[in-house]
Amino acid sequence: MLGALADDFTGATDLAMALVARGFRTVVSIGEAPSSASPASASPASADAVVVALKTRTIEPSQAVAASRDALRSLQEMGATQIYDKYCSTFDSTPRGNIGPVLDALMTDLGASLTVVVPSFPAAGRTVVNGQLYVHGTPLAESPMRHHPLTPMTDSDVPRLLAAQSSAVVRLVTLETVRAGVASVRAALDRFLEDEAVAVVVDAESEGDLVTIAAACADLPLITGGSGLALGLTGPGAPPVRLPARGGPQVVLAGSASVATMGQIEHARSRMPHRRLDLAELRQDFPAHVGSLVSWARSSWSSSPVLIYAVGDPSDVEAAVPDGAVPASELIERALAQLASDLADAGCRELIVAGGETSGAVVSALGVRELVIGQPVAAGVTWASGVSRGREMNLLLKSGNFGDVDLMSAAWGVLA
Ligand SMILES: Nc1ncnc2c1ncn2[C@@H]1O[C@H](COP(=O)(O)OP(=O)(O)OP(=O)(O)O)[C@@H](O)[C@H]1O
Ligand SMILES: O=C(O)[C@@H](O)C(=O)CO
Repeated sequence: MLGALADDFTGATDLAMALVARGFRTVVSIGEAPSSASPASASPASADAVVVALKTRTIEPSQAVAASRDALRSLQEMGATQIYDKYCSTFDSTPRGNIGPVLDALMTDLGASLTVVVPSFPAAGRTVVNGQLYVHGTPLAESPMRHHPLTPMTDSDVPRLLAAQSSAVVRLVTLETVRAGVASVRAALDRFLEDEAVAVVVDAESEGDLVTIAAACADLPLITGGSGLALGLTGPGAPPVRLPARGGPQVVLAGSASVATMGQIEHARSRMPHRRLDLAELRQDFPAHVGSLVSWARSSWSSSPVLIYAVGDPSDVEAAVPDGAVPASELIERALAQLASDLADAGCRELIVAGGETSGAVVSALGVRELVIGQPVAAGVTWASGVSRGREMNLLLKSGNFGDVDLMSAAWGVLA
C-alpha cells in the first residue's frame, strides 16, 4: 500500500485524483488514518493508497511535525510500504516551514537516508528547471504567489527555499540527467548518498520527466512533492468511481484570495446570486452576519447555485490586522466553516469550496471523516463525496490557483 500525507485538504484531493487516474483504489482520510466504517467502495482494507489530509501548511512547525508523525505512524500500522509527502506545487511555505521540518521528521522516523523533492505539476503549469520553480513560465517569485496572504513566495530557487527550513543536505539533479533516463537518475541519487540525510531536488518539465523520476525512486521509503510525481506511479488498475448528483441546493464558498479564484468569482458573479463576507460586520457581530448570509442563501438558492466569497479584488485582502483584532484569515475561515455547517443542515448536499486552508476549515466543520474521489473537473480538481452527519455530500475542494474561469458554474454539470 502507498501511504500519503498532504499538508492541506485541496492538496489531498489533488493527489488522490492523480492516484485514482493511475489505477489506485484511494481513500482520503481527514486528519487521521481511516476508521473501519469507510464506504465499501474504498475501505482502507482494500485500498491501494491512503491519503491523510492534514491542515499543517501554516501552523506552528512543531505542531505540523507532530501531526505528520502521527499520520506516518497510522499509515505504517496499516501496512504502507512507501510514503508520499505531498506539499504544494508552488512550494507554499515560510522560512520556518513547514515543508522542511516535516520532511526532516519523516526521514528520521523512516530511517531514510535520501529522499527526492519534486514540486513539478506540468498539467497545472508548474515546472522546475535548474532548481527554479516556474508557474506557467513565470518564476515563482514573480508570479501572483508573491502576494499570498499566508505564504508569500519571494524566492523561486527550490534548493535555497528548502535549505532554509530543513536540516538535510540539499542537492539538485538537473533536467539533463532526467532526460538521460531512469538509470542516470538512479546513479545520480546514489552518488549523493552520504552519512547525513540528503534531500535531492529533481528538475521536471514534462509528465515524461515525472515518470522517469518516479521509476528511479521506486525503492525509496519516502518520496516528496506536488501531485505530479504520482503520474509516474502505477496501481493495480482499480476502476474510477462515478458519483451521483445529490440534487437540491448548490453552494460555492470561496476563502481563497488567489488570482484564479478571483477570476472565477468575477465570472460567477454575473451568473449566480452572490454575497461577499464583510470583515467589519464579522468583527462587530459574528453570529448576526453569518445568520443573515444563511437566510439570504436559503432564499436565493432555489433556481441557481449561490456564491459566498471573501476576496473579489486584491484590495479586499487585509494587509495588517487592526490593533487587538482577530486576524482576517481566522475570521473568514470560521465564518465559511459555520456557513457550510448551517447550509448543510438546511439541505445543501453539493458544495464547492475554494482554497486549501478554507477547505480544511469547512470539511472539519462538516464532520466528514473520509472522502471518496469521483469525477475529475480540471487539472488537480475533482469531485469527492463524504458523509456529513449521516448524509452523503458531494464536495469539490479547489486549490486557489486551479480550475478554469467558469469552474463555479460549470463543475456541477460533471455530476449530472
Ligand atoms: N480579506 C482577507 N484578508 C486576509 N486574509 C484573507 C482574506 N480573505 C481570505 N483570507 C485568508 O486567506 C487564506 C487563503 O488561503 P486558502 O488556502 O484558503 O486559499 P489559497 O491559498 O488560494 O488556496 P490553496 O492553498 O489551495 O492554494 C485563508 O486563510 C483565508 O481565510
Ligand atoms: O499542489 C498544488 O498546487 C495544490 O494541490 C495545493 O496544494 C494548493 O494548495
